Amino acid sequence: MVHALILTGFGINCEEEFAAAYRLAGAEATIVHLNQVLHGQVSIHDFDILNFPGGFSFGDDLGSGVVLANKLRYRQNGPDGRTLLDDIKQFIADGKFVFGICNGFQVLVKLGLLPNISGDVTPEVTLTHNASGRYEDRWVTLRVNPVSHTPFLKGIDTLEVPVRHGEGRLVIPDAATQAAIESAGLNCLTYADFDGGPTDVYPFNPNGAALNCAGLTDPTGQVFGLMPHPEAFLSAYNHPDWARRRRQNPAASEEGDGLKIFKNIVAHIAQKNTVTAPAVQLANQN
Ligand SMILES: NC(=O)CC[C@H](N)C(=O)O
Repeated sequence: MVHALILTGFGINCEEEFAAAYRLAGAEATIVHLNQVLHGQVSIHDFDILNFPGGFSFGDDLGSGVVLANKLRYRQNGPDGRTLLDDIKQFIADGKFVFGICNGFQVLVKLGLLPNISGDVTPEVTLTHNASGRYEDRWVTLRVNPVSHTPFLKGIDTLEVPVRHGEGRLVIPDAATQAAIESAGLNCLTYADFDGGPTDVYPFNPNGAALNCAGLTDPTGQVFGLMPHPEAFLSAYNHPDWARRRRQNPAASEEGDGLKIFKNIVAHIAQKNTVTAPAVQLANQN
């Protein structure tokens, strides 16, 4: 069984949908208040994948995701001065996975876990106020970058998902950082137009993001985040146009596009665990 830990608290508000997505994908999902992790009652190391849901953590004060990211980076969780970021670094080094959606993506970016080109977890890019100057709540089409190799997006070309955010515009500070992101395919998801090609035209690109980027992965492919909400499109009936689509194609799948991402990562971890489990058992016997 794949075990997903979903954090909540401090204004996070999409944890139930996140958990539903994992359960539909066949994993066990546990929702835990961040304080339970910070106070040592729950260890992230007992899980396969750590998840940061969307919402308005700390009321978006100081910028979306900033306060939560600082809590993970600076709050010392014991006499040894260890922070949750130290644990997350270890978690990733152990080959495990981290997933952030919307506000969760903002946390991973402000923390420096995405894109983490340098590998030393310092912030390299940022997410800020939408170019439209307002909160955007609409459906978008995303295109998967064929150069990207993250298991989260395996076998997906395009998907439709809703966005709902005020601070989703990716800003890349310099040409060298942009080149590094592009050459490694870390810009794994772009906003696309009707023809499926990347676009900077509003509202297809709802926020004016650099590289028309809707999502990033780190160089290992284990850390993934995106502004849109795949956990809000788990059933075909979540789509605003479901009735017409069903009339046109009554045999179409009743699954929403967003579920594919969860099925992908759950299947990947399940397969990885079956391959590594015998080796671990053997090591424990010796
Ligand atoms: N839906 C969300 O997670 C919103 C993210 C963030 N609070 C913003 O408005 O940008």
